[in-house]
Amino acid sequence: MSLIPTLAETVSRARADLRMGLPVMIGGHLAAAVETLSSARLEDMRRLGRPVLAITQRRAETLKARAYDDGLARVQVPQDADLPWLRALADPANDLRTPMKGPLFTDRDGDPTPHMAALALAKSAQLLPAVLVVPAHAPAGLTVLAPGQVLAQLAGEAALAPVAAARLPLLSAEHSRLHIFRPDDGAAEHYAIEIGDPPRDQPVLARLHSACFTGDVLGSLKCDCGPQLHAALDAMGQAGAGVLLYLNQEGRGIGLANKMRAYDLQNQGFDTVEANHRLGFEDDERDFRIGAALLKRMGFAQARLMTNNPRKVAMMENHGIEVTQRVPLITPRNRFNTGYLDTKAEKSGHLL
Ligand SMILES: Nc1nc2c(ncn2[C@@H]2O[C@H](COP(=O)(O)OP(=O)(O)OP(=O)(O)O)[C@@H](O)[C@H]2O)c(=O)[nH]1
Ligand SMILES: [Zn+2]
Repeated sequence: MSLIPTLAETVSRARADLRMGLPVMIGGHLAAAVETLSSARLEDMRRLGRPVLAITQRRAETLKARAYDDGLARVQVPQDADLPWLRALADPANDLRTPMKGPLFTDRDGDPTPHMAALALAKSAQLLPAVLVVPAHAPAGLTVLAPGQVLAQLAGEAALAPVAAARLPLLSAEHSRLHIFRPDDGAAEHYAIEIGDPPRDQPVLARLHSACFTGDVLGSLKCDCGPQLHAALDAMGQAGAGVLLYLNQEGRGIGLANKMRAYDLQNQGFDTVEANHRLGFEDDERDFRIGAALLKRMGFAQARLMTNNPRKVAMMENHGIEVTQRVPLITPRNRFNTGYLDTKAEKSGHLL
């Protein structure tokens, strides 16, 4: 029956539910993102069973909570814990001002897969990875999923379909086209800027650019994204051909709201990697398979990739695009971005 939602559609719906503050049912458990949970819903969930707060191992390390499962800690929620208590565990903004939240006790027994699936879903919704989980029967109207299904769907690769394309003269190159691609999993669209008419049977000068609202649009001095974007387009314009993929993976995949949380932590003295970890994220949550898939979709098999990030080269090679050359993309330093660039070189292996 084609009118019944597919797994991809149900997961997409669940993502939207969490963002709105609505719990979803995962493997016989109610799961609600702490970031969007209301106190009324917290009370109702608490009445149904024993609540556990699922956080990532990264966040657990900062909170000194034991993580017994791979990448996950299941924190026991005390009887008197209220919404501010949950929020303080979810959000590191006030960690330094109010360091003592514990002692925190964590679960070791029982099946952790509903909690793992709930965290993966919160991350994919670009919410803080902190989810209240309560064993319960499904109240009517909530989205219902099996944990294995959620994990498999989120680990899978979305199919990207071309939606629209048009000629778009640019300052860097008058002969350019903008292509829009839409994934079939309800996630963000991605763009390809095709400069000139790059021959499909030769290595294309290519750049995988991850969205950076602050750098690309506002001209932020904290990172190198804006200058890199324009340097790449200029180089393609000068070469007469190239493809810049503009991937909507703001903040290395954590979303703009979380990136601003990370910036706030950076203002408290943490570097870009530490800030991501304190929020409960990995250093880099991007899915680089999308870049390879888009280039293949556009008919390319080989690229001269403009990047300083060896991981991008490796990911392209592992997903069917041969990188015949890595073209460095070095942009000027200033007093606001120099620490960020040093951290990228020291901790993320960038060749700067
Ligand atoms: N989480 C987080 N994301 C950031 C920070 N600064 C910049 N970003 C994001 O980092 C991404 C930068 O991506 P890219 O420039 O494509 O990638 P890169 O890994 O630096 O590699 P190359 O530029 O290709 O060498 C963008 O999505 C930015 O929004 C930060 O401090 N924290
Ligand atoms: Zn940036």
